[in-house]
Amino acid sequence: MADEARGLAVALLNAVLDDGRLLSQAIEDLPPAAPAQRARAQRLALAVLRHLEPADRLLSPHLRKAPPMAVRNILRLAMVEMAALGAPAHGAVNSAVDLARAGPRTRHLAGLVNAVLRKVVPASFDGLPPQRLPMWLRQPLVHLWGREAVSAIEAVQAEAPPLDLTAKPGATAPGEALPTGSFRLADPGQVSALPGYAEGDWWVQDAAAALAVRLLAPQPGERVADLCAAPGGKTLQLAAAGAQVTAVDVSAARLARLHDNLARCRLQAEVVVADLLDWQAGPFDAVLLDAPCSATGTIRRHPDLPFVKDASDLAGLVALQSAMIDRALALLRPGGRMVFCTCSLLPDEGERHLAALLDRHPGVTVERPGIDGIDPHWITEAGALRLRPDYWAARGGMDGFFMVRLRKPAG
Ligand SMILES: C[S@@+](CC[C@H](N)C(=O)[O-])C[C@H]1O[C@@H](n2cnc3c(N)ncnc32)[C@H](O)[C@@H]1O
Repeated sequence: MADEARGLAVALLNAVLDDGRLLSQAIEDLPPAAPAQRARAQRLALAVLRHLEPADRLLSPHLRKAPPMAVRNILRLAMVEMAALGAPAHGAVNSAVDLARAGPRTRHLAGLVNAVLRKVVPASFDGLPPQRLPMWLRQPLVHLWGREAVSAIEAVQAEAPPLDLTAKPGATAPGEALPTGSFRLADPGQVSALPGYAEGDWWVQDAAAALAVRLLAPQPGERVADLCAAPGGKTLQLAAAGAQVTAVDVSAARLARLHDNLARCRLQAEVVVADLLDWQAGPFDAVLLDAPCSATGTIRRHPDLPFVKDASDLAGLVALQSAMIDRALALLRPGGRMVFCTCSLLPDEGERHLAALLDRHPGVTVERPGIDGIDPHWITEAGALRLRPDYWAARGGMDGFFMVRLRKPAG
C-alpha cells in the first residue's frame, strides 16, 4: 500500500512542476485527507522544491532519458527524503516503488524507480551546490551583491525556515528573543498549540516583515492607513500600538484571515475592501504601503515561486507600485509620514522606486531608520532598509525586503 502523505506530496509536486500552479492553490485541490497527512505532504513537497537541483544531479547519471514528470517526482521525493531528511533508505525506496505501482501513469515504470533508487543509495547532498535562484533573478543579484552573497542566499533558502512571532506590547511569545523584538522558533510544531495562541498574545510574522511597522513607529491615537493590508500582520502591529487603523485590501478572501486574527488577538481596526487606486479617504497621519510585488524575498518560505513565476509580470507590478506610491502620498496629511515596502529582492521594486518618487515629489524626504537591533549595514546610502535572506544566516535568515520611511512636506 502506498503511503498517503507521500502520494499527496507527489500530487503537489506534479501540480507545481507540471501544471505551474502555486503550492498554496494546489493544496486546496488535494483529495480529502487527515490534517496530519496533508501537513506532512506539504512538508515533503516543500523539502523537494528546496533541493530539486541536487536531487536531479544525483538521479540523472542513472537515467538514460527523462522519465515522465510523475515518475521523476516520485524519484525526487525518495532522493530528498534519504539525502536531506534522514529517512532510512529501505523505507523511502519501497515507498517510492509502491507509489509508482499505484499510479496508472507510473505503474509501467515501477521497475525503473526501484533500479535507479537502489543505485543512488547511499544518497547525500554533501558537497553539492544548493538549489540556485532562477537565472532571471540570479543574474541581477550577482551583479548587485556578488556571487558570494547570492550563494549565501541560496544556502539559506535550502533550509526550512524558522517560525517568527510578533508579540503584543507587554506580552511575550515562545522562542528565542531576536534583537529586533521578534521571537523565533526553529521547530514550532502545531502553531495553534503554542502557549499564548488562544490568548491572542502574538501572531505569526517574519522578523523582517515586522520591521516595516517599527520603521513607521505608530503612536497611540494616530490615524494610520494600512494599504494592501491582507492577510494583516502589519495591521495587527499597528492596532496593538494603539493607532486608529484603517486596513484596505482589494481581496475580501485574504481579508477574512485579518478578521480572524483581529478577533483572536482582541484588537480593532476598520477593514475596507477596496482598490487602493480608487479609494477616497484621509487625510491620515501615517500610511503604510506594503505593495504587491514579485515576492522574491520570500522564496525560503515559498520555494514553489521560482518554478511557477518568471519575470514576465514584473513590468506590470512595477507600474502598479508607482501608481500606489503616488496614491498613498496623496492620502497623507501635510507633514505626515509613510513607509513603502515590498518583499522583493529586485531594485526595480525598491531602490529604483525611491529614486523615482523623490524626483516626482519634490519636498518628500527620507528619514533614516533608528530601530533597535538592526545592523547598520542593512541601511542603504539613500537611507532605506535593504533586508536580505542571508542576514542572520546562522539563525535561519529572514525574508528579503526593501523598506523606506518618507516625510511629506508640511505645507
Ligand atoms: C504583500 S501583500 C500585503 C501583505 C500585508 N501587508 C501583511 O502584512 O500581511 C499585498 C496585498 O496587496 C493587495 N492588493 C493588490 N492590488 C491591490 C489594489 N489595487 N488595491 C488594494 N490592495 C491590493 C493584495 O490583495 C495583497 O493582499
